[in-house]
Amino acid sequence: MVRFFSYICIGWLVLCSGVKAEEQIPTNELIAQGLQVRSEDPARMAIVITELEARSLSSTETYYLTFFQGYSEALQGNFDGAEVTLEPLFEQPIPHDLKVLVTNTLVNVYSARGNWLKGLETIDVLTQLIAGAEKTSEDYQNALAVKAIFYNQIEQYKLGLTHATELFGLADNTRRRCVATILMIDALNKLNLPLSPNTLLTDSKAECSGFPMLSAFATAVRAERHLVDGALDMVVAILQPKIAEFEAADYPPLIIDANYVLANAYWQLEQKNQAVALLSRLTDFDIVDVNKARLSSAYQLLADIRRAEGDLNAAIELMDKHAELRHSYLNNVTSKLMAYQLAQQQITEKENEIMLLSSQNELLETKEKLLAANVENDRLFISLLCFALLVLCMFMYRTRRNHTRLKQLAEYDALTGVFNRGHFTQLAGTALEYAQDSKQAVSMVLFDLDLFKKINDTYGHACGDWALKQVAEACQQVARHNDVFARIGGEEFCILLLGCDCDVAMDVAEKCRVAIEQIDTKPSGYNFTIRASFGVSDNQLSGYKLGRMLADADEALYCAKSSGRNTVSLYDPGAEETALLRPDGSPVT
Ligand SMILES: Nc1nc2c(ncn2[C@@H]2O[C@H](COP(=O)(O)OP(=O)(O)OP(=O)(O)O)[C@@H](O)[C@H]2O)c(=O)[nH]1
Repeated sequence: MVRFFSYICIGWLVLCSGVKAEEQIPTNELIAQGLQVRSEDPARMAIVITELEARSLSSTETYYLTFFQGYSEALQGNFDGAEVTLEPLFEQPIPHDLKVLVTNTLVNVYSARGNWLKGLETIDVLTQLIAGAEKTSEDYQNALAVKAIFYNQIEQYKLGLTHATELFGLADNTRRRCVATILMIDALNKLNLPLSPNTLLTDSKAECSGFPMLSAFATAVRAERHLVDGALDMVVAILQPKIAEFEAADYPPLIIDANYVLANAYWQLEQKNQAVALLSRLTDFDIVDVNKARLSSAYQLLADIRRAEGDLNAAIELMDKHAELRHSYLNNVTSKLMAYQLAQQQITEKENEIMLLSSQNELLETKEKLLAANVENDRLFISLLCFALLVLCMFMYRTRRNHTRLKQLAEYDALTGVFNRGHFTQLAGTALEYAQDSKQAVSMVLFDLDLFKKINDTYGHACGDWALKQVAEACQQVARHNDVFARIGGEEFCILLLGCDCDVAMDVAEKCRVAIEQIDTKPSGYNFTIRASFGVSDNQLSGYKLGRMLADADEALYCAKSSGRNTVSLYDPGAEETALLRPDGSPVT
């Protein structure tokens, strides 16, 4: 029965659709034709091969030709040749579809040669090749059939049944469904399991009716099923009419199986002669490796019959034959089992390797995620830091602005923008101390606007404010950068001149007086003249005390006011009268 499935495979491949013979067709069409007819029309296949051999081919076309050659060798039973032809294709960059076809064929070749380990390894390659294939695809379903046949051959019937059952559920053409039913029934027979689905027997008959050779195999497995179930009459009813047909088909495995199953039924039905006739036919066959199990059973059955007849010599001879075959068969079974276990071990090792790789992969992914999380955290931290810095900067800016504002308010006069009295007192005190320590000259110009009340009263307070601003601006132009200029009263200003004696101060005062008098008041909307009176003193006259110098400058200012205003007066500590200067600069007598 084992060889049986090699024939099923070949028979299944042989039963495909028709061929179109065209002359001078393009090479690619010729290859397509070869792929179509390879399994169904060996004669046409031979023509295709000859035609291709005569053409100059690209490397890919040559790969197809090589495949056709190897495939034909396998079909003709030259499995050694097929192996030598097909194996080198694996080293070449052949198209994926062709690789699947080569792999399928090699699995059959290896099993036919009893090279179970290579067969199993190639099954593994096949599984990887079709890993991405759709279940509805031809590649996937053909691979299922090849695997189911192979597993049944190495007597891994549970695996064979699993693949055949999947094929039965998926197959959308009758040929594949036929093959699936045959493989399922055979595996269930060997596993001594009930039929599932229970319509399998009728299904196999219906699905295989269009394919004579497959139909013959289906009949054989159905009959064996009835033998397993003890339905001996059914075995006879099914097989007896087919024996002649099987003989004519000249398929030894089929004849051996059918004859043994029918003989077994006849013997149990006590129809000894029919059983003996069928079994005797089997002794004509050469001992073929794959038929050893069935033939050994046939010899045992025949020996039982001879012993029952009392022909002990014949029985012993037959039992010797049975033992020889049985021994050989068991060796074969052992080698299959060893190959299977070895392949399983290799697969387990591969799976472990894959598991290791995937766990390493997971570790890498976790590391990557951790890294990404760290980057995210860093980003968050930097954002927070930036935000904190921004808040800090804003806080510092606002504090600084407030501080500047407060400083402005504390040190400057809001109307004119020059120093206020408080700040002037502080700065002037420090400047005088410094001048005293460094023995530098220092002088003071104190001035007060003339009749300012009248300006306010005549043109309004706003106009008075405008005039005060213009005065401050004009005198600031005259004063130096390091002079301390301040508004120390309503319409009273003071300039402390560091490093200057009273001569320079008198000059500065006069320039200020002229600058004030020249202020153009038209922009205020009115036309009037601003004037001021000046009092001057210095360290020579008043010493370095601010209070003293202010008082002396004020006294000089008083003199200026008294002498008619709009003039500059120098403090004179020795004289009863203060020296006066008229607006034109001439002394007052
Ligand atoms: N518009 C304005 N007027 C001010 C300000 N501070 C003081 N004054 C006014 O300045 C005037 C000073 O008047 P007085 O002290 O009588 O002196 P005067 O009119 O300038 O006369 P003499 O000093 O004697 O020449 C007052 O009317 C104050 O109200 C101010 O900030 N703005």
